[in-house]
Amino acid sequence: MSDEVDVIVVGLGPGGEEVAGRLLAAGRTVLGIESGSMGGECANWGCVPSKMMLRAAHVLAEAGRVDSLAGRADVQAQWRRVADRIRAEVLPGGDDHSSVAGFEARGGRFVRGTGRLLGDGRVAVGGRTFRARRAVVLATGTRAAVPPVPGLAGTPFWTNREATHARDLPASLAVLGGGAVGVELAQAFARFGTEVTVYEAGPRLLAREEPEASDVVAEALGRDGVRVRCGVTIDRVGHDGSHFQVEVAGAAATYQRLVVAAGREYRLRDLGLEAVGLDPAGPIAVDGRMRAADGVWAVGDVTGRGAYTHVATYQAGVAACDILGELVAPAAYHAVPRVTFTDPEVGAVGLTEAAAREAGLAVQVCRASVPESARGWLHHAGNSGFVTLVIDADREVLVGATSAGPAGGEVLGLLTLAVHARVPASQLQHMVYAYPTFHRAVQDALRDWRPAP
Ligand SMILES: Cc1cc2nc3c(=O)[nH]c(=O)nc-3n(C[C@H](O)[C@H](O)[C@H](O)COP(=O)(O)OP(=O)(O)OC[C@H]3O[C@@H](n4cnc5c(N)ncnc54)[C@H](O)[C@@H]3O)c2cc1C
Ligand SMILES: NC(=O)c1ccc[n+]([C@@H]2O[C@H](COP(=O)([O-])OP(=O)(O)OC[C@H]3O[C@@H](n4cnc5c(N)ncnc54)[C@H](O)[C@@H]3O)[C@@H](O)[C@H]2O)c1
Repeated sequence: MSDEVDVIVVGLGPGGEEVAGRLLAAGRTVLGIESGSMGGECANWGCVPSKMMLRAAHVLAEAGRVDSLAGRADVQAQWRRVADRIRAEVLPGGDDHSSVAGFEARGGRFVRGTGRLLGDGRVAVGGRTFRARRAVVLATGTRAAVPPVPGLAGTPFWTNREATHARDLPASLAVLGGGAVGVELAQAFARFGTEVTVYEAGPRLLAREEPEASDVVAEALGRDGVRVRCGVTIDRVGHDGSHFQVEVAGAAATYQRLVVAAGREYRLRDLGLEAVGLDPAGPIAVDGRMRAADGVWAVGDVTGRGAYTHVATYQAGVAACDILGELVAPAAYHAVPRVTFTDPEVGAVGLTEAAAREAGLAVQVCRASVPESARGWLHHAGNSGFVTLVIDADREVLVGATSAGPAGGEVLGLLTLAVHARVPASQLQHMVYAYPTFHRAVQDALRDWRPAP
């Protein structure tokens, strides 16, 4: 078997899989190298199992709302049902055999191992060297970053990997970090009955989002019994063989489990980036066509343009076109959507108000409350949320938006299009919104908007 192919893809998470799939479909020979499991973090330990957990957790919460709307529901939560679903449907059989078989059936060549760049299109893996005639694509993603909290490294802490595959529900859980991973896991476990505390070093949860998003999620977690502690410095973490001790300002709290959700680090250290003139510290700087160096493209989390599956697959599409020699619009990031799948969901796109001001824009902000909207009022229990629109007053277009609420991530679709296509605020103000939908809150927000004098 020849050791030369058209394209070598290092890392087969969502980014690498998408590039490889497109190139295979176009008739190119593709070698995929994967050190762990095909599907990467998203399919195996990230988006997919965490959203299975949240789907089940939100059903429980919805059942809890029967009492205030429809009668009486006695619900017994069983974590085992979630754990069984994840075991059966995520890494079925305990490995990625079926994904690899699918890749090979499409004509892909698969090699299990850690790829290392040697320069000149060559990549070493498992004692062999392969060569790419056209392109090497780097898509090695990220792993959980472990913060330098004294004592933590020596304890049996979980990351998202163990948390999303937990067979048994912990009685108590400390969540270290209040970003998207932390709040999603906190709510999922709490709704099944785990006593959860979130420790966040910064002043608020979901620090990259609008402050009102942090408030809405903190309140929701509070209603689920989660203790949220923001602005804390953890002095020390210990483990006595059965429980964790978390020390803050001289006081220790005890938990059965502790999950680290404190951000991600690039998986670039052992990739041999120096051989192609790139910095292994990351992120990998890419141009609009995802080119990183001569003959080298990079996509996904490693590019530092938003650690989201949809960013990885979007970039993969751009890279594949460019590798195939097709004309492609350069990757644009002004309308990257993001959704935190708590209940209420927090969807956001583009710039927050603060980011827009920092960028020097003249900003107008329009707001609406979901409970005060027609649909929010009808919905009643579980209706918390809001819409915030950030408008560039000079161009009179939306540059950012947040929609939090029962369907916040779905309402975001409309707002993503508006930011992406730079739809004038006046157009959004005068279009017809179906009554009574959640997305009519966008119209509510724009009701009093006027162009800046
Ligand atoms: C708990 C959690 C929930 C998430 N939920 C969402 C969500 O709801 N929506 C969303 O959009 N995003 C979500 N994300 C983020 C999403 O998982 C990532 O953005 C996405 O997986 C990035 O894809 P990627 O292809 O860049 O990298 P990865 O998915 O990290 O895949 C990289 C692959 O490369 C392999 N690899 C690494 N180094 C080498 C090497 N040297 N040689 C060979 N192979 C190598 C790895 O084994 C891995 O399989 C979530 C993340 C987490 C942790
Ligand atoms: N629904 C989604 O799309 C989704 C879900 C989960 C993750 N993700 C992606 O994964 C990325 C990583 O998520 P994340 O939540 O791990 O990272 P994050 O960077 O979003 O949040 C980490 C948080 O941990 C805090 N932190 C760091 N060190 C700490 C310490 N010592 N003590 C207490 N708090 C500490 C930080 O202040 C920060 O608020 C996200 O940015 C997102 O791109 C997406």
